[in-house]
Amino acid sequence: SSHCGMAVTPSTSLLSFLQRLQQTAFEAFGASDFDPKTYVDMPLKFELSVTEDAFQKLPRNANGTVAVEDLKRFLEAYLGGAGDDLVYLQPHDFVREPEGFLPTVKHPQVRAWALQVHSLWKNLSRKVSAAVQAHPDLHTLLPLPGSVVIPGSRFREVYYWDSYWVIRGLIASKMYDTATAIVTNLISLVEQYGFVLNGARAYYTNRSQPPLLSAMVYEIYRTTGDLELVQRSLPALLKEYEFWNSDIHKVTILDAQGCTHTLNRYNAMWDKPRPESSIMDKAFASKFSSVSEKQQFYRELASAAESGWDFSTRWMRNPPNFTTLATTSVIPVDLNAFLLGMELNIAFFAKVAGDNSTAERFLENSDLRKKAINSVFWNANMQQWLDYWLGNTCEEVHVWKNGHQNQNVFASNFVPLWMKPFYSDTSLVGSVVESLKTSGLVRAAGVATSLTDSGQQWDFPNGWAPLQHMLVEGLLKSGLQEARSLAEEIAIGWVTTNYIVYKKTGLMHEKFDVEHCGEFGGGGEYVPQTGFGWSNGVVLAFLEEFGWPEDRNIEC
Ligand SMILES: OC[C@H]1O[C@H](O[C@H]2O[C@H](CO)[C@@H](O)[C@H](O)[C@H]2O)[C@H](O)[C@@H](O)[C@@H]1O
Repeated sequence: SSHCGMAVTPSTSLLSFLQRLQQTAFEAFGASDFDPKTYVDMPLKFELSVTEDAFQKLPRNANGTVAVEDLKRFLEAYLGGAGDDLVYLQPHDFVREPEGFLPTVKHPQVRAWALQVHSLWKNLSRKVSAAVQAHPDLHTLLPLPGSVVIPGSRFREVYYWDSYWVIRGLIASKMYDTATAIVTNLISLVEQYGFVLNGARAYYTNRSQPPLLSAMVYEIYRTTGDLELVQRSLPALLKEYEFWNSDIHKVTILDAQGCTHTLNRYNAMWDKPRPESSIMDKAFASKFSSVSEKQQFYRELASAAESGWDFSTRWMRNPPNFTTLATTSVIPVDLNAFLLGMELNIAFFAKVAGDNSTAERFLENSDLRKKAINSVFWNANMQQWLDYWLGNTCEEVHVWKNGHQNQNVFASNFVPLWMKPFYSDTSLVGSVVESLKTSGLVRAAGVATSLTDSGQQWDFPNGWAPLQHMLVEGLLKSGLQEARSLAEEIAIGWVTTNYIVYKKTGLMHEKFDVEHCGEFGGGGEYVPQTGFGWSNGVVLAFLEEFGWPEDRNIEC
């Protein structure tokens, strides 16, 4: 039934071919330095049938492998380079030093670095090439109407939740048009697919990512007062809301007091290897013997990617055993906090647009969700919100059970603090601040993702820009003095490690090792990436908020 989340998005013949090519390349070139994503990002030079024909004719040895030189020649003749279909673009609203840029950053070296980080928007700005619009069937890259800002390195396309922090940085850089163009693209994806894709690629059409589109619109509107943006976003946001509240994402819980609540989970519409990582996915799935077990495991992998936390012990029934991944059995704290934010934002936009009945309906929804979050996730002993483990995921109504909250500590346990109904509750914030301080998550160089060192990238000792920012901003908005001090401590540690690593490597990094100031992060299924959209965004947003006085040293 739909409650078991059996939906599957159709694949394309282009993707099937590129996955066969990827497998052949893996066999020919070997595992070292191999990134499977490269192959599903390559554009075709000729139509698929011509390309497949030539591929079919490649000489193969007894076990079916193609010689390195033959394969190289084929790639050269028939495929473009990964990323060739995205072209550099000089953002028209970029200036070297915008008027009023980071006014309270007085320290000369920090200011010079902030200007370098600002100038990285030029490196990361792209537009989809005309070739994609002309022959979409030759590209896994999806056509978009506006310019994009990419995370960087192997992440050559626009990503959903990354875009929120890119936009926060662009606002600090006063690049409002570039920020608005990103939102326009994401709206166009909602119009076409009914939701914002994980990223703008054909292999990301089976899932979304943490729903922050309404938060992007909110931040731009707050800064620019662009009413037209609000008006044209509203229908797309209502559509996106339907997606997150469809059967596959919706879970009904009967709590200990006999009240019924509706909350949401991640659940990708996919039961095959992720095309961008199929080498790894297939290897792990070989642990399972039956087709249905493999399919379920593939669904859990793609659902973890939908959560943005790919991968983490957070989704493992039996951590750190990777094959016990059970993302669809978790009701996640952060997803539901994001949806609460979305409900409040939609209510606000509807009010601004003069649609009072929608505004009221969404205020009611947000009220119900706040109650659900308190009832299902809140743990009074730990003074934080805990993910909830479902038993049988196919049940229509789940009876809340003691002991089903995940007692492991994750940074996501504090994400509700980012939402107004929680940060404005002063007595609540006081105790949550205490529990965050003593959680073990707050380290020298920022907040750790979890306390478990599993080798996965969304675990200890990695710290991620989005997590730092949500917690810091929530703490700040509470207005509590002790919360502000903690926020400042986290932000200073985070900015410092970004700065020191930049000085050492000349690059901005995707994730950091929060245990060791001045070290970037690691682990996971791909090599650490640089560029990097959300890290740049959060550094600029923190510098805007806290400044950097001339007499504050920047060192680990
Ligand atoms: O290729 C493997 C996975 O890569 C992406 O995930 C990671 O990078 C994203 C871009 O910065 C980020 O949004 C995500 O949180 C990271 O874990 C991609 O989003 C996955 O779908 C993909 O399978």
